[in-house]
Amino acid sequence: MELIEQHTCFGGRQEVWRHRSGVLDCEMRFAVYLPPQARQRRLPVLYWLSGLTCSEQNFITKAGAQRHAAEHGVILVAPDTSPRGDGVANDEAYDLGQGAGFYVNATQAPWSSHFRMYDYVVDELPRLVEAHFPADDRRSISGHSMGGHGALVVALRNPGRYRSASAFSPIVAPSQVAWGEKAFAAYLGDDREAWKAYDAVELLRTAPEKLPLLVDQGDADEFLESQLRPELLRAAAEVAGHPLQLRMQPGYDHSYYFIGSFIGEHIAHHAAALR
Ligand SMILES: N[C@@H](CCC(=O)N[C@@H](CSC=O)C(=O)NCC(=O)O)C(=O)O
Repeated sequence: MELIEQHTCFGGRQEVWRHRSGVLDCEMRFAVYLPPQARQRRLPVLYWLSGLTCSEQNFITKAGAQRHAAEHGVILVAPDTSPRGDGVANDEAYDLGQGAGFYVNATQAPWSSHFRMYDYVVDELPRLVEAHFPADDRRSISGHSMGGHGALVVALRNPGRYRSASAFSPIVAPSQVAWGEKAFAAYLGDDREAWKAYDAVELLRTAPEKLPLLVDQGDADEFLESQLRPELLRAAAEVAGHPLQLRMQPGYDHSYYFIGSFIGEHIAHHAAALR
């Protein structure tokens, strides 16, 4: 592991690390914010999954999350959104390939050799974080758009592993919208049965753990009706009796201005569950 960035921030440290990922078979970067309390004791971790086109940088430079993490004594970890590098498959489009890993384990060539973001987020990254930083095994997860999809899927598939889950503007039903159909066909193949393991609306129907979900969605989001479709999550939650707080936020779009406006409430929500 190599430290490639460090900044003092709200009395703690914002760091960026580079490491060799065995799961992804490439070098990866992730950001970690260590609040001031981390100098005294081990702390819980909130994992943040970013959206299409993002790296580990977008969340740490745009969301304003560090102030709230310092207040609540929560470590923030934000990985990159895909494997990267010259030897890693890519596509010219912004919504496939590098920067668009969709938090799945790809089964199809040419993606399957590196694109295993699901295993990276669920297993390899937490193992690394809990071994190298003053972190304990209390975990929560959140994310935005493609990362909101990732956060919901990871939480729903791993009962007992996360204390809380939330999302901003998530792609709730990737099997039913263009972003998800394109990515899942490429990464997972044409058999839609295989897609269900990575679709929050599908997973929620049979989720063994009723982990309450907090979702914020701007009603002026340019992707609301074409790609996000939060009403599908609401309907599935009602049928399954799954606790969901879906808040439609008037006037907000898909940007980090929206995330910055509500990230404090999400971190407070996670901090309460992590206590
Ligand atoms: N380039 C595309 C859309 C790119 C975009 O809006 N990316 C979002 C996430 S969208 C879903 O995962 C994002 O977080 N961008 C980074 C940022 O810092 O804002 C287009 O222009 O349509």
